[in-house]
Amino acid sequence: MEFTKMHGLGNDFVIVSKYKDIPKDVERLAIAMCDRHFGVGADGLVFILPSDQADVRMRIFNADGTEAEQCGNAIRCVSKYVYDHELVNKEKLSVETLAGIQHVKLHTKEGIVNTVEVDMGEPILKGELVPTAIHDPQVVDRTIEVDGVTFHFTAVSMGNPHAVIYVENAKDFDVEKWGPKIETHPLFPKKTNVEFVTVKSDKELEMRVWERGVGQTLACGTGACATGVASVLTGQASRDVTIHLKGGDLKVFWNPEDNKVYMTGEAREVFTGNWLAPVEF
Ligand SMILES: N[C@@H](CCC[C@H](N)C(=O)O)C(=O)O
Repeated sequence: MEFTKMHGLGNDFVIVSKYKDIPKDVERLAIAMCDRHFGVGADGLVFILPSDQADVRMRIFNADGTEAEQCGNAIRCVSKYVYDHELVNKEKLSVETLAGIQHVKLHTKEGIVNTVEVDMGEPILKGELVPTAIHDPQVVDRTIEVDGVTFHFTAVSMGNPHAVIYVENAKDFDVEKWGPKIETHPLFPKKTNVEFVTVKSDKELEMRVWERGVGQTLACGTGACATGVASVLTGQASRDVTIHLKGGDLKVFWNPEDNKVYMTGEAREVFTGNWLAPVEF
């Protein structure tokens, strides 16, 4: 099975594009391919599939084999891939995901994709829809107890769940210790991605992320969008921010006119290869 390795700010994916549907044992395949010692090594396995509602359809499986509803960095990679490989010959395209259809604008210069801008849709704030166990219209600056320590979190879904937590110094924060405990906390019935954020200014935020089904990653597109939204809701930043992640920067704009979140950043293709073990479709 041919694959391409891509990343968005170091959040890396194995991309498979030549099939009409996902393979039979996709959970096991995702675990095997994403393994950094015995496989290709990636945070997720992504399938680009035909769609009857959009230009292409994307399905994303985390490194632990679970399927995610949405992935911001993967949408940018998929959009660049289909343009570069001439599967879609236009700079404005649409990508169907489990969380809905996302509209994408490729910023190109002389046919080369520089950055990718994605309309990530409206954030979901109702507690039961994020989902959290708190069934309020918004879950903003609430407390969560973990091993006797109290954190404050804001819950935002960008199609997938996020808990945004402000800390004094995100750079030094022990993401590996607290991330998995919050990911699996009973407050989050479908588990959650967790962002640890430090506000640098009205326009700049520093973010580290613990991803559901993966672990600590270098960047998370939906996490950056959730952080942008949470920072407006908590009155700490403007609607137009730059988010500094371990793997690079993302621009996030929560538009007051249409209530949608726009994310802009890079996507890179790294190498192509052949997966030698048999895969059944
Ligand atoms: N890295 C992604 C999010 C991938 C899915 C996530 N781990 C989940 O389970 O929700 C992004 O860039 O948004």
